[in-house]
Amino acid sequence: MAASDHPDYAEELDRLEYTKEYMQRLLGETEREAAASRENIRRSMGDLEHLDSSLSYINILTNARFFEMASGRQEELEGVLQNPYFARIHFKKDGEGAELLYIGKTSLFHRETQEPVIVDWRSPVANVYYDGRIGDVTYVVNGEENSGHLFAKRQYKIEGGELKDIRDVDLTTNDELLQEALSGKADVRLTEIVSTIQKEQNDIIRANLKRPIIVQGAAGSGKTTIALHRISYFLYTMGAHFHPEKLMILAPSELFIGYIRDVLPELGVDKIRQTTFETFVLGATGLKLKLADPDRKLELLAEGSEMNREMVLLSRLKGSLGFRDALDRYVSLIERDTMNLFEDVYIEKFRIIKKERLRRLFKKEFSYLPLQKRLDRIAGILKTETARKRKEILNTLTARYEQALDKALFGIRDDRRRREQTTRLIDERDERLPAIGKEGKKTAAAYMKRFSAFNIKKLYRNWCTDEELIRKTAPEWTAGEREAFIRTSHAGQWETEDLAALLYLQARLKGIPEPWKMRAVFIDEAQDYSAFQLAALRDALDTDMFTIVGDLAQGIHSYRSVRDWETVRDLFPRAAFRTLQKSYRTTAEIMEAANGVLGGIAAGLPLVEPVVRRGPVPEVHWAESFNPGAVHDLYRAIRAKGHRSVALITKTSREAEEMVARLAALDHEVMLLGRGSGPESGRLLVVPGHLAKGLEFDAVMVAAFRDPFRDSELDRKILYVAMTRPMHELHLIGDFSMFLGKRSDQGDPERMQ
Ligand SMILES: Nc1ncnc2c1ncn2[C@@H]1O[C@H](COP(=O)(O)OP(=O)(O)OP(=O)(O)O)[C@@H](O)[C@H]1O
Repeated sequence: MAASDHPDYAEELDRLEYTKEYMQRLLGETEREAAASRENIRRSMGDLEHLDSSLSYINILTNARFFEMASGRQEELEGVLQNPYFARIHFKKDGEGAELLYIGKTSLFHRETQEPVIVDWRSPVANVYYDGRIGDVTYVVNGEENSGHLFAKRQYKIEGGELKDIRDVDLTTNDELLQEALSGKADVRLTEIVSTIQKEQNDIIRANLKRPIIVQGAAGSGKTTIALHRISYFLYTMGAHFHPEKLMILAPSELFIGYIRDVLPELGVDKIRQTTFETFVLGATGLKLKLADPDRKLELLAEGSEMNREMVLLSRLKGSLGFRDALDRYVSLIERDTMNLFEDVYIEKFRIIKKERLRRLFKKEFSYLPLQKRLDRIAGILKTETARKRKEILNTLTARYEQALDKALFGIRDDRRRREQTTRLIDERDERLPAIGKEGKKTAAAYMKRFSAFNIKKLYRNWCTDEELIRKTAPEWTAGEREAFIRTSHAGQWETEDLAALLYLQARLKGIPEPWKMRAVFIDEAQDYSAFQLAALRDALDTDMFTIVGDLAQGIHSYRSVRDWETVRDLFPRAAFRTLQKSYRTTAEIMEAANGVLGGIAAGLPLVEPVVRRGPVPEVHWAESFNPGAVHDLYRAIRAKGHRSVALITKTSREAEEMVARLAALDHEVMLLGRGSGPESGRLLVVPGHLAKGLEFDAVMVAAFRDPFRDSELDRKILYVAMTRPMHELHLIGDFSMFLGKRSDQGDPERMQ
């Protein structure tokens, strides 16, 4: 139905015009305000040179602030001018009159009347729009429950400032809109979904921000999207107490960060830290390490390499909470050794502070601080105490010398002896007091020299390679574990698995520097984290405001990561736990095929319920070897259907590289995606499965020859990840009969059942 057929079309058109006009007017005003502030700054700058500058300086600062606010507002308004709102609720709060509230990506109040022109989607009242129900509803404002009645919901499609569609929403139309949003073409980057957020997603976005939340969500259920919307909601709701710089999203790779980068500004969020665990740890510890390729082990496992068992064993060990406990014992030893270095503090022969007091400060009073910070505190105390005591000593000694001199002058009769005694006393005093004065000034600093700075890298390495220490701190390890651990640590290669330990030691020994001390953390692909990684993050940042989203079915790093959510829930006992079963990304046909692959894993992972959107059945193209010409033709055919983002997914990186080399000879449009690269639209993107995790494309071809998918848990998971990437079309090239239970005729494309 066209928008103009709706009975309220004229009224809605008026409303849109009114909103746009009002926004234009505001824009004009903000532009003028920005220009005035700029002019004021310019003038004050001129005045700086010849007048008393403090007033001009204040002027500049104030105007710079006004300018920033005006330009921020201007940007915000310009951003939504073409699409000021997407929905309306007819709502009556108890005790007040009914209102029509228009919901958009920002809020706008009429300057004179204070009436809301647009209500922000993150505002408390907008919750009733997402909550699903029509009728009596409740919503929470500042912790207090409000109730009211929702009469109706209406949605709009506004494009380029034009009203294209109006829909009154009951449950079915809601679904229709979602279907429409989902059938759109995938960009190479993620987008915001504010107009179609589903109830179960809304519950996660708005879940108590002060408590942790853990989400197990199926492939394509919107985990990444929801985590980003929760950040936007977080800043809207708690922005007064948190700088965006104190929020961090941890993503698996730079490639992934590139994929999500554009959504945050769309959601009105900037300046939050978007990084990988590796970069975060290196930043927070200030260490420069050459890390082994984080995916190398996975690749070796996928390639079926021999040295697997030990590698897996060590990775698992390093990710375990037992490893943390061993490090805790090591820190206790360092603490004890440090404590033993405390001795009584003297200035000359005067004892200033007893060692027991310093030890007590170190071990008890400051026990909540990292060791280095405790020493810093103690150094501060020593400094003030020695300054005070130095003065006292000098005063006492001066008085004592004076007394002694008096006694000599008036008590010794013999001239020669008296002279000798007074001269001796004066000489002694003139030498001793300045010496004490000098020594006293340096006492604190000289005393603290016995403590050498904690070198995290060295301390960790020493521990890893010292058999005696390992026996002492990790008594429960078997002889085999100990031997393998020490032997590989001697080799000196740093790997991702060491980072949790380095972060943990940094936190316990030195503390995390302020710029890295995040207050809220959002972890995507959390199934790839080990228990120790999560524990180290929580302890180092000293917060439990964590949003943790992941999918165990995609746990391709499970040789080193968590294998169940119980472990994570134990680490965050206050956490809410939610699941998302529905997949929004892909079609029922593709999901069914992917579920078939997942079903082969014994672990009993939850199968995914697709949001019923139909599409072509995945096609199997049986082939014995890689034929670049055929893939190229298939790619062209897919593009001809209007799909823009198309990926060719392999099992391993080496096969992806080989395929790119061979395809590049036929087509310039092919591109290899690596951890650090950014996907480009309109090219054939070749990527190994583990890097494609989290991304999505219009269409996907999965191909594996040199390194085919085998019937193992790991291979099934990688294949599952690959098969759940497309929104619309999936092609399997090679021999997939093992997973599909059917082998098609050679050469002919065959449809899967
Ligand atoms: N409520 C919704 N309305 C419209 N689109 C949605 C909605 N929820 C999710 N989507 C879309 O579904 C796709 C998958 O979302 P997202 O990538 O966030 O899922 P995910 O759970 O992180 O997936 P994966 O585990 O496979 O990485 C995206 O294109 C997203 O825009």
